[in-house]
Amino acid sequence: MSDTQVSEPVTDPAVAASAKLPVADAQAVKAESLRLIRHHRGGLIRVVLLYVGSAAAGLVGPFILGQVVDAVVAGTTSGFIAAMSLLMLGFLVVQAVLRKLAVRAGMIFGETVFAELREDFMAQVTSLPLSTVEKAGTGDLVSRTTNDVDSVSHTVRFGVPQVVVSVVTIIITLAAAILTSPLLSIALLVGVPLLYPATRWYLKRSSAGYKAERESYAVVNGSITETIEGARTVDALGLGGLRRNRIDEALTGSFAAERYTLWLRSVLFPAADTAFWLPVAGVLLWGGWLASVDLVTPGAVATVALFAVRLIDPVDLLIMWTDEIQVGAASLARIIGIKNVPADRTATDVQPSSDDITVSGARYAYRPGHDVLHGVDLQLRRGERLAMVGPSGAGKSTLGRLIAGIHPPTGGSVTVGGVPLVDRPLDALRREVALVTQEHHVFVGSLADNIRLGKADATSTEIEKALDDVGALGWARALPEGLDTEVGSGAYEVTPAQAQEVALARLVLADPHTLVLDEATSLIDPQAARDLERSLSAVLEGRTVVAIAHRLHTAHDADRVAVVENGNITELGSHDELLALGGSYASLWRSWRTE
Ligand SMILES: Nc1ncnc2c1ncn2[C@@H]1O[C@H](COP(=O)(O)OP(=O)(O)OP(=O)(O)O)[C@@H](O)[C@H]1O
Repeated sequence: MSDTQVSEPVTDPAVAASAKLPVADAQAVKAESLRLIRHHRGGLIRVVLLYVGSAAAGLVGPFILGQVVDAVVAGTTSGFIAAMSLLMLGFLVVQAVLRKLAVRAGMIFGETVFAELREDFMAQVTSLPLSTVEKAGTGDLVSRTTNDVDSVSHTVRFGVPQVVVSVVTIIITLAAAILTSPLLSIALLVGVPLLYPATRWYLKRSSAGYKAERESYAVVNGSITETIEGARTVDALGLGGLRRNRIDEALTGSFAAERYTLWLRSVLFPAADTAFWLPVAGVLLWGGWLASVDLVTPGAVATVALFAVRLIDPVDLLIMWTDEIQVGAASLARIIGIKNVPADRTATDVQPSSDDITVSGARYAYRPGHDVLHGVDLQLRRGERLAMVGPSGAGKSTLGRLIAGIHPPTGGSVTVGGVPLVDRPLDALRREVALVTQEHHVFVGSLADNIRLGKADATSTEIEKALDDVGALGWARALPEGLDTEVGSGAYEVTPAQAQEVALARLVLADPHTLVLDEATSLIDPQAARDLERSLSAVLEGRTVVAIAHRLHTAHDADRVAVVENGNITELGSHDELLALGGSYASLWRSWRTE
């Protein structure tokens, strides 16, 4: 046990840290733990029975030793002592075999429970609403999927079996001591007045302390990953000092949180260490006196004193694991807290009657009470190209995300063939409408696997055709291992333009009837933009397209133009119609032409 002494920190970091994603409360953690235990009851019973057998076999040693002491006091033969020694040896072997089986069963139990927990967690994380993931930032989620999962894994794999073995050993040892001599066993309790309040004091504070510790790791993770992800911006704007300060602040918070829990341990551990040896001394003193007045035999004193020594390890393990289990429980609260994120949609199996997308009375608020769309109506015509124009912050991207089914509207509806987009199962929805942004992530894996994300069962011929459609087959084949080349972070780095073509090839495979383009070509150089536009027009062919236009020539070429102002569509018609109307679009167009 650690005996590091530190002074009480000034602030309780439990109050200082806060999580963005929900954290489950103690009751939910208890309910989830009980559910897991019930679900894996068979495995747990096997572990307990094997440990009971092993602990019982281990107690025979001190009992026989007591018998030998009494026999020696009464006068015995060396044959008796040899027989008893052989018997003890036999039970030691039984104990070792049962213990090995118990450890194995415990490991299997831990791995099975943890596998279920991890699978559930991954399923929940991957189906979190996109808006929640965007709001929460990467740090918290990354910390939950790494630190917290590691900590729960450690607790479930090692902690639960250790707690089981400790509890079983303590109960059986106490029972055996009472059977040997109830009067003598009273001395086993002398450590309790010290151990009980110290443990209680500790447990009252440790849960919040460990929770804050975990949360502070999330803050550290967040500040570091943000700095790495934005390294170019940090460098370009000379934000190094600011970022260093932010990381320093996060580390200071984490240091305070760790210092707090260390302080808790530094109070508990010395108290516990003292409390362990008190019963041994108590049994010897109390037993010595009882034996001197013939109330117990010297053999019984020897047996119970040995039992008192045998209690030290399991009680120590139990306290140590109570400590670790607090850490595990804090992590489990953060893992199952993900379940408390309300779903932003419930899929139904109602089939759309057509490919027509209708927006009626759609409202949207990122924060309750602050609508950024105020009852938008729009009927998309099949196969048309509609350009959305308007001032910055007017709500074009938000409307685009509603039309792509990314966000459910907070009022009104957005439907495909009469069915709300958000009622469609996600995999079906992505074959109907897709959002194309300038963010094109290339995942670690082969190029072919990256394209296959658009359609899981695509054949190699389909993948090659998709690449060919977007004009990317040439460079893809020229890669060191062709389409099997590993790409993504740490592997072959494709250029931003190639990454966009990969994204477009995915779209070709997914084959949605409607596309929402948001700033798809604005960040790359003009030559690359022209190449991409060629690829894009192949992808757009035959589909309904909503383009959020930043350059007015997109609007000029579109079938219809929607002018978005202050969260509403204020003008809707062809380029010529809107020019003739002489409203906002006409003045935008005139000012753009004269620039
Ligand atoms: N994730 C978000 N959280 C909170 N508010 C947001 C978020 N995204 C956008 N907004 C707000 O919603 C409003 C509409 O933004 P939106 O991005 O839809 O406008 P836009 O017309 O696409 O602008 P731009 O052309 O600059 O992209 C703005 O006031 C913006 O500040």
